[in-house]
Amino acid sequence: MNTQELYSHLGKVVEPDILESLADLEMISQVTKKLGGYSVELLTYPANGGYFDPIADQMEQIAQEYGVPLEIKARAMTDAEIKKLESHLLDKTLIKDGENRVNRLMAPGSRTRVLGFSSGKGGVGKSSVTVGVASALARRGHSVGILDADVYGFSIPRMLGAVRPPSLIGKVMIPPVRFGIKTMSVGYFVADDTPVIWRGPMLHKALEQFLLDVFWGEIDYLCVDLPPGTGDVTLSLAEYLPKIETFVVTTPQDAAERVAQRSALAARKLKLPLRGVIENMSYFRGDDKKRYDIFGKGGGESLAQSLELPLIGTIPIEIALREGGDVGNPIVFASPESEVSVEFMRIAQVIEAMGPARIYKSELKVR
Ligand SMILES: Nc1ncnc2c1ncn2[C@@H]1O[C@H](COP(=O)(O)OP(=O)(O)OP(=O)(O)O)[C@@H](O)[C@H]1O
Repeated sequence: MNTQELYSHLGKVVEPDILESLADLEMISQVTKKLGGYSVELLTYPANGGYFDPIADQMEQIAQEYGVPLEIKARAMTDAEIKKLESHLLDKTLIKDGENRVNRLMAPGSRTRVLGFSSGKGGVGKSSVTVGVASALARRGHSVGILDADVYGFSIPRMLGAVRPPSLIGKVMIPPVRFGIKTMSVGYFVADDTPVIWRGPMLHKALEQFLLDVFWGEIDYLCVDLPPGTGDVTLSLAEYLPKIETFVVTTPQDAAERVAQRSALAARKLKLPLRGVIENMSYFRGDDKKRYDIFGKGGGESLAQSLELPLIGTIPIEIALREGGDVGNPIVFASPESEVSVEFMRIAQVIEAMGPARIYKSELKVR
Protein backbone atom coordinates (compact mmCIF):
# COMPACT_ATOMS: atom_id res chain seq x y z
CA MET A 1 0.00 0.00 0.00
CA ASN A 2 1.33 3.46 -0.86
CA THR A 3 0.62 6.68 1.01
CA GLN A 4 -1.94 7.83 -1.56
CA GLU A 5 -3.95 4.61 -1.25
CA LEU A 6 -3.92 4.79 2.53
CA TYR A 7 -5.00 8.45 2.36
CA SER A 8 -7.96 7.56 0.17
CA HIS A 9 -9.10 4.86 2.62
CA LEU A 10 -8.70 7.10 5.67
CA GLY A 11 -10.36 10.01 3.91
CA LYS A 12 -13.61 8.05 3.69
CA VAL A 13 -14.12 8.21 7.46
CA VAL A 14 -17.18 10.36 8.12
CA GLU A 15 -17.00 13.31 10.51
CA PRO A 16 -19.59 12.45 13.19
CA ASP A 17 -21.48 15.76 13.29
CA ILE A 18 -20.94 17.27 9.85
CA LEU A 19 -21.66 13.87 8.29
CA GLU A 20 -19.25 14.37 5.41
CA SER A 21 -16.02 12.54 4.70
CA LEU A 22 -12.74 13.78 6.15
CA ALA A 23 -11.39 14.02 2.61
CA ASP A 24 -14.25 16.29 1.47
CA LEU A 25 -13.79 18.43 4.56
CA GLU A 26 -10.02 18.50 4.08
CA MET A 27 -9.64 17.41 7.69
CA ILE A 28 -6.70 15.09 7.25
CA SER A 29 -3.26 15.92 6.01
CA GLN A 30 -1.40 13.85 3.44
CA VAL A 31 -0.24 10.53 4.82
CA THR A 32 3.53 10.36 5.23
CA LYS A 33 5.72 7.31 5.45
CA LYS A 34 7.91 7.10 8.50
CA LEU A 35 10.13 4.49 9.97
CA GLY A 36 8.08 1.35 10.62
CA GLY A 37 4.73 2.74 9.43
CA TYR A 38 2.73 5.80 8.43
CA SER A 39 1.72 9.06 10.02
CA VAL A 40 -1.28 11.32 9.45
CA GLU A 41 -2.52 14.57 10.96
CA LEU A 42 -6.18 14.99 11.88
CA LEU A 43 -7.24 18.62 11.84
CA THR A 44 -9.65 19.59 14.59
CA TYR A 45 -11.93 22.61 14.74
CA PRO A 46 -12.40 24.55 17.99
CA ALA A 47 -15.06 22.45 19.70
CA ASN A 48 -14.46 19.09 18.15
CA GLY A 49 -11.49 18.03 20.23
CA GLY A 50 -13.81 15.51 21.86
CA TYR A 51 -14.51 13.88 18.53
CA PHE A 52 -10.88 13.06 17.96
CA ASP A 53 -11.16 9.66 19.64
CA PRO A 54 -14.06 8.20 17.63
CA ILE A 55 -12.52 9.44 14.39
CA ALA A 56 -9.06 8.19 15.35
CA ASP A 57 -10.53 4.79 16.35
CA GLN A 58 -12.03 4.38 12.90
CA MET A 59 -8.81 5.40 11.19
CA GLU A 60 -6.84 2.96 13.32
CA GLN A 61 -9.26 0.20 12.44
CA ILE A 62 -8.76 0.87 8.74
CA ALA A 63 -4.98 0.85 9.14
CA GLN A 64 -5.24 -2.45 11.03
CA GLU A 65 -7.38 -3.97 8.28
CA TYR A 66 -4.56 -3.24 5.85
CA GLY A 67 -1.94 -4.31 8.39
CA VAL A 68 -0.11 -0.99 8.47
CA PRO A 69 1.01 0.74 11.67
CA LEU A 70 -0.42 4.28 11.77
CA GLU A 71 0.35 7.22 14.00
CA ILE A 72 -2.47 9.79 14.24
CA LYS A 73 -1.76 13.26 15.54
CA ALA A 74 -4.35 15.94 16.24
CA ARG A 75 -3.67 19.47 15.09
CA ALA A 76 -5.95 22.46 15.67
CA MET A 77 -6.97 24.10 12.41
CA THR A 78 -5.38 27.41 11.59
CA ASP A 79 -7.63 30.46 11.19
CA ALA A 80 -7.32 30.16 7.43
CA GLU A 81 -8.36 26.48 7.53
CA ILE A 82 -11.37 27.31 9.71
CA LYS A 83 -12.36 30.08 7.31
CA LYS A 84 -12.17 27.63 4.42
CA LEU A 85 -14.27 25.03 6.27
CA GLU A 86 -16.77 27.75 7.21
CA SER A 87 -17.14 28.81 3.62
CA HIS A 88 -17.61 25.16 2.54
CA LEU A 89 -20.35 24.79 5.18
CA LEU A 90 -21.95 28.15 4.39
CA ASP A 91 -22.33 27.11 0.79
CA LYS A 92 -24.28 24.12 1.98
CA THR A 93 -26.25 26.04 4.60
CA LEU A 94 -27.45 29.23 3.00
CA ILE A 95 -28.80 29.95 -0.40
CA LYS A 96 -29.62 33.27 -2.01
CA ASP A 97 -33.28 33.75 -2.71
CA GLY A 98 -33.62 37.13 -4.38
CA GLU A 99 -32.47 39.68 -1.82
CA ASN A 100 -32.68 37.22 1.05
CA ARG A 101 -30.36 34.56 2.34
CA VAL A 102 -32.34 31.55 3.42
CA ASN A 103 -31.34 28.25 4.89
CA ARG A 104 -31.35 25.61 2.19
CA LEU A 105 -34.02 23.63 3.94
CA MET A 106 -36.43 26.55 3.67
CA ALA A 107 -35.61 27.54 0.13
CA PRO A 108 -38.27 27.09 -2.53
CA GLY A 109 -37.69 23.80 -4.26
CA SER A 110 -35.83 22.29 -1.28
CA ARG A 111 -36.60 18.64 -0.83
CA THR A 112 -36.84 18.95 2.96
CA ARG A 113 -40.26 18.25 4.43
CA VAL A 114 -40.89 20.02 7.72
CA LEU A 115 -43.09 18.04 10.11
CA GLY A 116 -44.38 19.85 13.19
CA PHE A 117 -45.72 17.93 16.19
CA SER A 118 -48.12 19.91 18.33
CA SER A 119 -50.41 19.22 21.25
CA GLY A 120 -53.05 21.15 23.10
CA LYS A 121 -51.37 20.65 26.46
CA GLY A 122 -48.13 19.34 27.92
CA GLY A 123 -47.45 15.78 28.91
CA VAL A 124 -49.36 13.95 26.18
CA GLY A 125 -46.10 12.64 24.72
CA LYS A 126 -45.51 15.11 21.90
CA SER A 127 -41.72 15.01 22.34
CA SER A 128 -41.70 11.22 22.53
CA VAL A 129 -43.75 11.07 19.34
CA THR A 130 -41.40 13.55 17.62
CA VAL A 131 -38.40 11.39 18.55
CA GLY A 132 -40.24 8.19 17.60
CA VAL A 133 -41.28 9.40 14.16
CA ALA A 134 -37.87 11.00 13.49
CA SER A 135 -36.10 7.77 14.51
CA ALA A 136 -38.40 5.70 12.33
CA LEU A 137 -37.78 7.99 9.34
CA ALA A 138 -34.03 7.71 9.97
CA ARG A 139 -34.30 3.93 10.19
CA ARG A 140 -36.12 3.95 6.88
CA GLY A 141 -33.01 5.50 5.37
CA HIS A 142 -33.87 9.20 5.35
CA SER A 143 -31.66 12.05 6.49
CA VAL A 144 -33.43 13.61 9.45
CA GLY A 145 -33.11 16.54 11.83
CA ILE A 146 -35.03 17.44 14.97
CA LEU A 147 -35.60 21.05 15.95
CA ASP A 148 -36.66 21.27 19.57
CA ALA A 149 -38.89 24.33 19.47
CA ASP A 150 -40.44 23.44 22.83
CA VAL A 151 -38.23 26.14 24.26
CA TYR A 152 -39.66 26.19 27.79
CA GLY A 153 -39.95 22.43 28.13
CA PHE A 154 -37.10 21.19 25.95
CA SER A 155 -36.47 17.48 26.25
CA ILE A 156 -34.96 16.37 22.95
CA PRO A 157 -31.28 16.35 24.02
CA ARG A 158 -32.15 14.13 27.00
CA MET A 159 -34.35 11.82 24.97
CA LEU A 160 -31.60 11.31 22.40
CA GLY A 161 -28.77 11.26 24.92
CA ALA A 162 -27.14 14.14 23.10
CA VAL A 163 -24.56 15.58 25.43
CA ARG A 164 -22.20 17.48 23.15
CA PRO A 165 -23.10 21.10 22.61
CA PRO A 166 -23.22 22.35 19.03
CA SER A 167 -19.89 23.51 17.63
CA LEU A 168 -19.47 26.86 16.00
CA ILE A 169 -17.34 27.07 12.88
CA GLY A 170 -17.18 30.76 12.13
CA LYS A 171 -20.88 31.70 11.88
CA VAL A 172 -22.12 28.21 11.17
CA MET A 173 -23.59 26.15 13.99
CA ILE A 174 -23.10 22.39 13.70
CA PRO A 175 -25.99 20.43 15.21
CA PRO A 176 -24.88 17.44 17.30
CA VAL A 177 -25.84 14.13 15.71
CA ARG A 178 -27.30 11.20 17.64
CA PHE A 179 -28.48 8.00 15.99
CA GLY A 180 -27.80 9.71 12.67
CA ILE A 181 -30.26 12.52 13.54
CA LYS A 182 -29.15 16.16 13.59
CA THR A 183 -30.49 17.94 16.65
CA MET A 184 -30.86 21.52 17.78
CA SER A 185 -32.36 22.68 21.05
CA VAL A 186 -32.32 25.56 23.50
CA GLY A 187 -31.37 22.80 25.94
CA TYR A 188 -27.83 22.86 24.58
CA PHE A 189 -27.39 26.42 25.76
CA VAL A 190 -28.82 26.34 29.29
CA ALA A 191 -28.08 24.10 32.25
CA ASP A 192 -30.69 21.38 32.74
CA ASP A 193 -32.08 22.82 35.94
CA THR A 194 -32.23 26.41 34.72
CA PRO A 195 -35.70 27.56 33.77
CA VAL A 196 -35.84 29.34 30.45
CA ILE A 197 -37.13 32.81 31.18
CA TRP A 198 -36.32 34.41 27.89
CA ARG A 199 -38.71 36.95 26.61
CA GLY A 200 -40.46 36.70 23.29
CA PRO A 201 -37.88 38.61 21.22
CA MET A 202 -35.01 36.48 22.56
CA LEU A 203 -36.83 33.28 21.73
CA HIS A 204 -37.66 34.68 18.35
CA LYS A 205 -33.96 35.39 17.81
CA ALA A 206 -32.88 31.94 19.03
CA LEU A 207 -35.32 30.20 16.70
CA GLU A 208 -34.29 32.44 13.85
CA GLN A 209 -30.70 31.37 14.46
CA PHE A 210 -31.66 27.71 14.71
CA LEU A 211 -33.25 27.99 11.32
CA LEU A 212 -30.82 30.27 9.57
CA ASP A 213 -27.32 29.60 10.86
CA VAL A 214 -27.53 25.87 11.52
CA PHE A 215 -25.86 23.44 9.17
CA TRP A 216 -28.90 21.25 8.54
CA GLY A 217 -27.85 20.49 5.00
CA GLU A 218 -30.60 19.46 2.63
CA ILE A 219 -32.10 16.83 4.90
CA ASP A 220 -35.17 14.84 3.88
CA TYR A 221 -37.17 15.62 7.03
CA LEU A 222 -36.97 18.25 9.75
CA CYS A 223 -39.16 17.15 12.68
CA VAL A 224 -40.14 20.06 14.90
CA ASP A 225 -41.18 19.51 18.51
CA LEU A 226 -43.57 22.44 18.91
CA PRO A 227 -44.43 23.92 22.29
CA PRO A 228 -47.83 22.87 23.63
CA GLY A 229 -50.68 25.19 22.62
CA THR A 230 -50.23 27.97 20.13
CA GLY A 231 -48.15 30.70 21.70
CA ASP A 232 -45.52 33.11 20.46
CA VAL A 233 -43.08 30.45 19.43
CA THR A 234 -45.51 28.66 17.17
CA LEU A 235 -46.39 31.99 15.60
CA SER A 236 -42.73 32.68 14.86
CA LEU A 237 -42.25 29.23 13.44
CA ALA A 238 -45.26 29.59 11.21
CA GLU A 239 -43.48 32.60 9.73
CA TYR A 240 -40.10 30.96 9.38
CA LEU A 241 -41.23 27.58 8.22
CA PRO A 242 -43.98 28.17 5.72
CA LYS A 243 -43.64 24.55 4.61
CA ILE A 244 -44.45 23.14 8.03
CA GLU A 245 -46.98 20.29 8.01
CA THR A 246 -48.53 19.85 11.43
CA PHE A 247 -49.49 16.63 13.20
CA VAL A 248 -51.60 16.90 16.32
CA VAL A 249 -50.68 14.57 19.17
CA THR A 250 -53.40 13.70 21.64
CA THR A 251 -54.40 10.95 24.08
CA PRO A 252 -57.60 8.88 24.09
CA GLN A 253 -58.92 11.04 26.91
CA ASP A 254 -61.83 13.27 26.14
CA ALA A 255 -60.40 16.28 27.93
CA ALA A 256 -57.03 16.07 26.15
CA GLU A 257 -58.83 15.72 22.88
CA ARG A 258 -60.88 18.87 23.48
CA VAL A 259 -57.78 20.92 24.31
CA ALA A 260 -56.02 19.48 21.29
CA GLN A 261 -58.94 20.52 19.15
CA ARG A 262 -58.74 24.12 20.34
CA SER A 263 -55.07 24.31 19.55
CA ALA A 264 -55.53 22.58 16.20
CA LEU A 265 -58.18 25.11 15.25
CA ALA A 266 -55.82 27.90 16.26
CA ALA A 267 -53.12 26.31 14.09
CA ARG A 268 -55.57 26.24 11.23
CA LYS A 269 -56.23 29.94 11.75
CA LEU A 270 -52.48 30.52 11.46
CA LYS A 271 -52.76 28.64 8.19
CA LEU A 272 -50.41 25.91 9.37
CA PRO A 273 -51.49 22.98 7.25
CA LEU A 274 -52.73 20.16 9.48
CA ARG A 275 -51.97 16.72 8.08
CA GLY A 276 -53.03 14.20 10.66
CA VAL A 277 -53.70 13.14 14.23
CA ILE A 278 -51.54 10.77 16.26
CA GLU A 279 -53.03 9.23 19.37
CA ASN A 280 -50.48 8.44 22.07
CA MET A 281 -50.89 6.29 25.19
CA SER A 282 -53.74 4.58 23.37
CA TYR A 283 -53.68 1.37 25.38
CA PHE A 284 -51.45 -0.82 27.46
CA ARG A 285 -50.81 -4.41 26.51
CA GLY A 286 -50.48 -6.56 29.59
CA ASP A 287 -48.44 -9.73 30.00
CA ASP A 288 -51.74 -11.53 29.30
CA LYS A 289 -51.57 -9.93 25.78
CA LYS A 290 -54.86 -8.11 26.44
CA ARG A 291 -55.29 -4.41 25.62
CA TYR A 292 -56.18 -2.18 28.56
CA ASP A 293 -57.64 1.24 27.73
CA ILE A 294 -56.01 3.05 30.61
CA PHE A 295 -56.82 6.57 29.39
CA GLY A 296 -60.18 5.73 27.83
CA LYS A 297 -60.92 5.20 24.21
CA GLY A 298 -61.61 7.03 20.99
CA GLY A 299 -60.09 10.49 21.63
CA GLY A 300 -57.80 10.32 18.60
CA GLU A 301 -60.51 9.08 16.28
CA SER A 302 -63.03 11.68 17.37
CA LEU A 303 -60.46 14.51 17.10
CA ALA A 304 -59.49 13.31 13.64
CA GLN A 305 -63.13 13.26 12.59
CA SER A 306 -63.90 16.70 13.93
CA LEU A 307 -60.84 18.17 12.19
CA GLU A 308 -61.46 16.11 9.06
CA LEU A 309 -57.97 14.68 9.24
CA PRO A 310 -56.72 11.12 9.09
CA LEU A 311 -55.79 9.35 12.33
CA ILE A 312 -52.35 8.15 11.27
CA GLY A 313 -51.28 6.22 14.34
CA THR A 314 -52.16 4.87 17.76
CA ILE A 315 -49.18 4.38 20.05
CA PRO A 316 -49.51 2.13 23.07
CA ILE A 317 -48.19 2.88 26.53
CA GLU A 318 -44.88 1.10 26.84
CA ILE A 319 -42.57 1.26 29.81
CA ALA A 320 -39.53 0.79 27.56
CA LEU A 321 -40.47 3.97 25.67
CA ARG A 322 -40.35 6.01 28.87
CA GLU A 323 -37.14 4.32 30.00
CA GLY A 324 -35.49 4.86 26.61
CA GLY A 325 -36.48 8.53 26.74
CA ASP A 326 -34.98 8.90 30.21
CA VAL A 327 -31.61 7.46 29.28
CA GLY A 328 -31.33 8.77 25.74
CA ASN A 329 -31.88 5.52 23.90
CA PRO A 330 -34.98 5.85 21.68
CA ILE A 331 -37.12 2.73 21.62
CA VAL A 332 -37.24 2.61 17.80
CA PHE A 333 -33.49 1.89 17.85
CA ALA A 334 -33.33 0.07 21.19
CA SER A 335 -36.19 -2.42 20.58
CA PRO A 336 -37.15 -2.30 16.92
CA GLU A 337 -39.48 -5.30 17.32
CA SER A 338 -41.63 -3.77 20.07
CA GLU A 339 -45.25 -2.91 19.29
CA VAL A 340 -44.47 0.80 19.74
CA SER A 341 -41.53 0.70 17.30
CA VAL A 342 -43.53 -1.19 14.70
CA GLU A 343 -46.24 1.47 14.97
CA PHE A 344 -43.72 4.32 14.62
CA MET A 345 -42.29 2.63 11.51
CA ARG A 346 -45.80 2.35 10.10
CA ILE A 347 -46.51 6.03 10.85
CA ALA A 348 -43.25 6.99 9.10
CA GLN A 349 -44.38 5.04 6.08
CA VAL A 350 -47.78 6.78 6.08
CA ILE A 351 -46.10 10.20 6.29
CA GLU A 352 -43.79 9.28 3.42
CA ALA A 353 -46.71 8.08 1.34
CA MET A 354 -48.85 11.18 1.92
CA GLY A 355 -46.12 13.33 0.29
CA PRO A 356 -45.47 17.00 1.02
CA ALA A 357 -48.26 19.51 1.46
CA ARG A 358 -48.40 21.77 -1.55
CA ILE A 359 -47.89 25.17 -0.06
CA TYR A 360 -45.19 27.72 -0.16
CA LYS A 361 -45.80 31.23 0.98
CA SER A 362 -42.99 33.12 -0.70
CA GLU A 363 -43.79 36.34 1.15
CA LEU A 364 -42.69 34.78 4.45
CA LYS A 365 -38.92 34.89 4.78
CA VAL A 366 -36.25 35.14 7.44
CA ARG A 367 -34.22 38.35 7.08
N1 LIG B 1 -46.51 5.85 24.78
C1 LIG B 1 -45.88 6.07 25.92
N2 LIG B 1 -45.64 5.05 26.79
C2 LIG B 1 -44.99 5.29 27.96
N3 LIG B 1 -44.55 6.49 28.37
C3 LIG B 1 -44.77 7.54 27.56
C4 LIG B 1 -45.43 7.39 26.30
N4 LIG B 1 -45.47 8.62 25.71
C5 LIG B 1 -44.87 9.47 26.55
N5 LIG B 1 -44.46 8.84 27.66
C6 LIG B 1 -43.77 9.43 28.82
O1 LIG B 1 -44.58 10.50 29.30
C7 LIG B 1 -43.78 11.60 29.71
C8 LIG B 1 -44.19 12.85 28.92
O2 LIG B 1 -43.87 12.63 27.56
P1 LIG B 1 -43.27 13.78 26.63
O3 LIG B 1 -42.20 14.54 27.34
O4 LIG B 1 -42.98 13.16 25.33
O5 LIG B 1 -44.57 14.69 26.52
P2 LIG B 1 -44.77 16.15 25.93
O6 LIG B 1 -46.16 16.20 25.44
O7 LIG B 1 -43.68 16.47 24.97
O8 LIG B 1 -44.63 16.99 27.21
P3 LIG B 1 -44.16 18.50 27.37
O9 LIG B 1 -44.88 19.29 26.35
O10 LIG B 1 -44.56 18.78 28.78
O11 LIG B 1 -42.67 18.47 27.14
C9 LIG B 1 -42.34 11.18 29.45
O12 LIG B 1 -41.80 10.69 30.64
C10 LIG B 1 -42.45 10.07 28.43
O13 LIG B 1 -41.39 9.14 28.52
